[in-house]
Amino acid sequence: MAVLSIRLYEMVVIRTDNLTKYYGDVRGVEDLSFSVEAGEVFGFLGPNGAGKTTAIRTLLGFQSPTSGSATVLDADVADAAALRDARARVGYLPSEPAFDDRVTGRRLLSYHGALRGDVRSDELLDMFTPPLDRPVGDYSRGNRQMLAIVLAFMHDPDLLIMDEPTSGLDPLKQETFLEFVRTERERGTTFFFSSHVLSEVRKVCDRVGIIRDGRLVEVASVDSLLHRSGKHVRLTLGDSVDADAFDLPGVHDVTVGGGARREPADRGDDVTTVSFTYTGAYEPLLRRVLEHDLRDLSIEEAPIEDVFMRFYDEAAQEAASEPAAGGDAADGEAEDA
Ligand SMILES: Nc1ncnc2c1ncn2[C@@H]1O[C@H](COP(=O)(O)OP(=O)(O)OP(=O)(O)O)[C@@H](O)[C@H]1O
Repeated sequence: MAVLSIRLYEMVVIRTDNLTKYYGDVRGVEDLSFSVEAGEVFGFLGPNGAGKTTAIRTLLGFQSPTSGSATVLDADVADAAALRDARARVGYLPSEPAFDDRVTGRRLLSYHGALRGDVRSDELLDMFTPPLDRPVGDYSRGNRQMLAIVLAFMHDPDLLIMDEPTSGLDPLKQETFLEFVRTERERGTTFFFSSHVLSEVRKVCDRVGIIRDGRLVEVASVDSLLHRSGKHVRLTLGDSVDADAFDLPGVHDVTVGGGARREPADRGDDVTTVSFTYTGAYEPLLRRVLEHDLRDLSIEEAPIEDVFMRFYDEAAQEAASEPAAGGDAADGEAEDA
C-alpha cells in the first residue's frame, strides 16, 4: 500500500464571489459568496432544484458563470488552462456517474490511472468493491457509485468535489465511505459535497452551506446549527401541570401529555408527561423542574433535521407564495467521470 503523506499547506481552497449562473431565464444559482478552507469538510445542502449541482458544475468549469467569479485551488474557473492544471489535484464524484457501459471497470481504472495517476486504487478497492471484470453497463447503481469513488480518489487529490456521494450505496458502504472521509480529513484532504442526507452531514461535516432557490441562506458550523436547534426535554411528573409551568426563556413548543394520566408501570400513580425544545442554560431549567414531583427526565440533542427543516419549510412557503423559476436540469455538457 502506498504511504500517503499528510498535506501541509494553508489556504482557501474554494472561493466564490457573487457567483451566478442562469440557464436562459432560469436561475441556477445567484450571488453565491462563500469559501472553503483547506482541510475542512464542507457540506452543501438544499432541497431539490436548489442549485447544488449547478454550483458544483460551475466550480468544475463544465459551464461558465453568468456573472460573479470563483476560484478552485487558486485557479479562476473561467480560465480553462489554469483550471485544467488545478483539476489534476481535484477528485470529482458526479451525481450520476456516466461511463461507457461497454467497457469493464478495470479498463476504466487503467484509463483513469494513465490520465491522472494511480497511487491508491489497491487500497480503495479493499473498501469499495465494484466487480471490476464486468462491463460497467451490468453494474448496479451501488457498484457504479463504488467505481466512481475509486476513480475520484485514486490519484490522491487534495480536494474532493462530490455531488451526493453516498447515493446508491447500501448502509454498510455508506458507513465505510463516511469513515473514509473522516480518515482523509485527518490527512488534510478538503471536501466540498452536496447532500440531502442530514445524518451524514452531521457525522462528517465541519461546516455547511444551505442553499435554496439558488441563494445561499446560511453558512455555519455543524456545532452551531446543533446548538441553535437546542435540546429535546421530556419530563414525567407526579403532579398535574399545564404548559405555563415551563414558561422559561428558551422553552419552545411545549406539549403536555393529555394532562394527568395513569401509567400502568408507575405503581398506579397519576403522572403527567411534558415535552419541549429547550435552547437555554441547564441551571434555570433544572431549578424549575425540581419545583415539581419529578419521576423521570430525559434531555437529548435535538435532531439536526429540525434546523434544516426550518430552512426548508421557509423555502416551501416562499415557493408557494411566488411563481417558481421552472425548467429541469438537462444540459448536455461533457463530464469526465
Ligand atoms: N441545464 C439546465 N437547463 C435549464 N435549467 C437548469 C439546468 N440545470 C439546472 N437547471 C435548473 O436550475 C435550478 C437548479 O438546479 P440544480 O440541478 O442545480 O439543483 P440541485 O440542488 O442540484 O437539485 P437536486 O437536489 O434535485 O439534484 C433548477 O431550477 C433546475 O431546473
